[in-house]
Amino acid sequence: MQRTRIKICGITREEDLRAAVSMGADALGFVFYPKSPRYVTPEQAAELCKALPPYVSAVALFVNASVEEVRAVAARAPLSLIQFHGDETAEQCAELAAAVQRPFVRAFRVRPDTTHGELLEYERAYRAASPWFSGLLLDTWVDAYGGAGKVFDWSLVPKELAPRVVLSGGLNVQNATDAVVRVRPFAVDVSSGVEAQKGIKDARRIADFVGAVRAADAIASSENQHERSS
Ligand SMILES: O=C(O)c1ccccc1N[C@@H]1O[C@H](COP(=O)(O)O)[C@@H](O)[C@H]1O
Repeated sequence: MQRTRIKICGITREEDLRAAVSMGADALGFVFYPKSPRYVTPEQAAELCKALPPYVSAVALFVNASVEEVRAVAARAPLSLIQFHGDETAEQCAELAAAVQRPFVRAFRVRPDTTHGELLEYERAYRAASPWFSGLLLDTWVDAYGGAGKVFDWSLVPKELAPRVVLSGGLNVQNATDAVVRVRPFAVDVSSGVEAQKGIKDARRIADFVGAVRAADAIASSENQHERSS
């Protein structure tokens, strides 16, 4: 059975980190964007990461950060992946990732008029630009950089891209099963949908969210079996 990977983003407290890990999150996100209500300093992230068990990834989220800022984080906290969520170009992402020798995920904020061709070309350009490129994350276009809790039209995700993308943007326990069954992404990323308030996660919502994604995995698996046998 295909297991959709789950990232819980915007961790600011150790109890939230422990709750996400105990419920089976594959990755935890730390936001190094000072304007975010979920911002953590490199030192806070390093302290939080001490509670991370093996095989759970720590992801560093940046918005238009300088190479010095990215280096400062990489030098202090044991981060396995970078998420670029600002206006960085493919060349800038390539340079920043190479500077700290870490793979990266590139966020693309989907607009109502985004086309399949545009997304496929965007991914191709990033793949060509850097060996550190790990995949695309699709979020919703809003007048802010992210963490806004807004959903985009999932039919805008090309079928051939879906198995490699991280789906995000307004996911929560109510829509996660539908999102995963319809898009079948490689992974999902959630922040505000599992919060009690901005920057403070809710253990019950994390558990319910993980349950909703696993329910979708079971549906997708039985649909696959049905397709194979008919
Ligand atoms: O979480 C933030 O504060 C944040 C700030 C700046 C850029 C991205 C941010 N979070 C990312 O936004 C998406 C969607 O989040 P949500 O689930 O809709 O709240 C997600 O990928 C977060 O990693």
